[in-house]
Amino acid sequence: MPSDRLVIAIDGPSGSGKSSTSREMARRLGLAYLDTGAMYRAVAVAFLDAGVDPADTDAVIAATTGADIELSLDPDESWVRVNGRDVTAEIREPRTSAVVSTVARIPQCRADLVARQRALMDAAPSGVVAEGRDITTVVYPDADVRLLLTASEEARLARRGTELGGRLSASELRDQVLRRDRDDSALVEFQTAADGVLLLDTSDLTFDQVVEAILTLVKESTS
Ligand SMILES: Nc1ncnc2c1ncn2[C@@H]1O[C@H](COP(=O)(O)OP(=O)(O)OP(=O)(O)O)[C@@H](O)[C@H]1O
Ligand SMILES: Nc1ccn([C@H]2C[C@H](O)[C@@H](COP(=O)(O)O)O2)c(=O)n1
Repeated sequence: MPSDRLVIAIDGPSGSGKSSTSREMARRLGLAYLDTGAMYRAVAVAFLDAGVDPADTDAVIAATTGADIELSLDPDESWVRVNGRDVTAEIREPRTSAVVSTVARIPQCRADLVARQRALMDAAPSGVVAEGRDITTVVYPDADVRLLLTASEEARLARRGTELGGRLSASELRDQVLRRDRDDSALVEFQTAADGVLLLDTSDLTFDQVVEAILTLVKESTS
């Protein structure tokens, strides 16, 4: 990797604040922003569109490897297309969140998406902030800065609840945050930091405090 590029890898469980803080970091540092979860979500929409049964692993693999995924790497512009269709809003809907772990739990799907993610990261001219579950460990273990964001279950549930404006019941919320984390942990570890990965517990920090803390960690790690 040329030394004039900066690659920041951020992992963490659902609701830890990865997407919002990574996007802001990318803005502040003039880097691209890659939301790898959006790619898993786009595949979930593609297999729902195709009427694929989530229990049919071969069909989910075929839907993944055959999916044409396009997404914005501009932190100020958010859009995702799959197979030519704009799915920016649909990937965030509860019905997508309910099935997306199906993709995350199939090794062939992960391998396909990991290769695409690396290619996107390598192509970002100034560098990139990429976030997900396995960026620090699998997708880009050579990143200049590797960070695991955590937060207590209570904080994560409260944040997602606020974000969804109280539209979900307590049990639906637990399904979207805690059950999903359990299922997503089948093949990757994102609750404890791997060797060399920095850890930041955001439970008691405001959004601005988290951004400032990460900027400080980036400065310390790269100076
Ligand atoms: N430190 C914080 N304090 C309070 N709210 C926060 C904080 N960080 C992020 N948030 C808010 O919490 C919600 C979840 O954050 P975000 O979507 O960034 O999490 P995430 O880790 O990317 O979750 P997921 O993996 O499920 O997409 C958002 O509404 C975001 O604005
Ligand atoms: N690197 C990644 C990114 C995401 N996933 C899976 C796990 C999540 O349930 C789903 C959606 O991610 P989110 O938008 O909630 O960050 O995608 C993964 O396994 N690895």
